Amino acid sequence: MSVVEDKPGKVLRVALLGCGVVGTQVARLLAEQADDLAVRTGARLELAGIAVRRLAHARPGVDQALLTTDAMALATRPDVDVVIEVIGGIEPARSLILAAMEHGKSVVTANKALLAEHGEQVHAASRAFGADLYYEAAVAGAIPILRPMRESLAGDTVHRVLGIVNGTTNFILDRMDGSGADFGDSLEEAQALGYAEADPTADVEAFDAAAKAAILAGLAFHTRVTAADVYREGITEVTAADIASAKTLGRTVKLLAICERSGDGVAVRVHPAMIPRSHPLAAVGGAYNAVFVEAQSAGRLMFYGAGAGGTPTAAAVLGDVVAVARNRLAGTRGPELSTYAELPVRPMGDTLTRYHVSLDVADKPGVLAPVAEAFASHGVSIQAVRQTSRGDDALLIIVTHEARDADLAATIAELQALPVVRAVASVMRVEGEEDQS
Ligand SMILES: NC(=O)c1ccc[n+]([C@@H]2O[C@H](COP(=O)([O-])OP(=O)(O)OC[C@H]3O[C@@H](n4cnc5c(N)ncnc54)[C@H](O)[C@@H]3O)[C@@H](O)[C@H]2O)c1
Ligand SMILES: N[C@@H](CCO)C(=O)O
Ligand code: NA
Repeated sequence: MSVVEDKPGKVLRVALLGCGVVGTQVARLLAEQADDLAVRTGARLELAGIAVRRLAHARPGVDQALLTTDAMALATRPDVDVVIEVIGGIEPARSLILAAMEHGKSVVTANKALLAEHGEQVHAASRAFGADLYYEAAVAGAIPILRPMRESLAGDTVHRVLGIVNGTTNFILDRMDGSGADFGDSLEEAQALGYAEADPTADVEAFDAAAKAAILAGLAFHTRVTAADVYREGITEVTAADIASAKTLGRTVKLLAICERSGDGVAVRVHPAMIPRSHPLAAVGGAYNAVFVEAQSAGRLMFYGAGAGGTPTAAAVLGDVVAVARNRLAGTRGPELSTYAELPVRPMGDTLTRYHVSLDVADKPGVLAPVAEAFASHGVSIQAVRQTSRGDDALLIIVTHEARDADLAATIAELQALPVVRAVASVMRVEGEEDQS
């Protein structure tokens, strides 16, 4: 007896919008795992149609008869129950998702850009129309992180989320750390291996990570956070000298998404940072992602795995499809996004950070005093100083205690103007150490 004979009759019709890297794998897995999915869900998940941009494009294994170029008609068709949006970008994805919900469909999407920019509108529509909206694939691909935040940690208080949420930049930084290569060569390698896109801007300038940080922060702190609220610095300015300087002090450079409570509000930022090699996130190599969550009662939790790629991302999409399908069959829907805390998002300048600074200075008397004075005059306390002589020159590496980011930045500006400082060789924030929670 086939396993599905236990659940005869019930069918849920699924519309797939977009058949690119992720969509192709969603279509494949829906077909290959149809019997198991039917038993787990309680109904067969039948592909009703696939919206594509070009019908002629070769898609091995995809039934041509299902293809249409009219995504709106498919998303609103009366016989469709669940809509999967894997087109990406703002439009037409937003209009399609809104229309699908208005027509009573449950929606699953992988679209971080849309959720980080227009999350409020999309969630409002989900509430207004009583439609499920799930998007596990939007942050850290296959890694289950949004549902754990939204459901498993709903009884706890999250203090901080620290994550590597972009695989392309992690691959590039990992290469730079391993081989001493510069950013340009490592980016070319990432492109040759298919990690980085031809236009790598969204990844290397950290727009992708900032969108994910906004989504994570919103869930962590029950507060509305958009991409525009996120302080963002990419990795294009990270040099081989930064990596070498980090190594000197047993650190490595990672692009971190950091969401934390700050004063009476929250701070959300994405930037490269030096972390100790002993930190769990330092061991996240290649294109992998990891998210470290610190919560009041649960303590420290780490989520690790594949943050990108067609099949891993499709796995997260299918998990959501099963969830919304089960909800539909049970006549219920998943939890709404909660934003009751309404905490203000604090500006970056007020955020407490630590800096690692390396300076090329003359190796002669009277150099340390003006350097130390520059820090002191901005109320920045120095944690460690290390000097290496190089002939007439010295390399001075200074690590600070926590201070307001604006005061640290003002200190750097003052150091740059000091006659004893020949060059500011490297400036980078430091994270994940003892005097930071
Ligand atoms: N690729 C990944 O590893 C990954 C990981 C996590 C999340 N995501 C997200 O998944 C989504 C899809 O990503 P992807 O990598 O599959 O992108 P992709 O560019 O490979 O696929 C998108 C597809 O949508 C099609 N499309 C564009 N406009 C359309 C329209 N109007 N109607 C129908 N089809 C249209 C494009 O032709 C393309 O085939 C994005 O939101 C992305 O951020 C991707
Ligand atoms: N481009 C992203 C994958 C999709 O989120 C990354 O490199 O992690
Ligand atoms: Na995920």
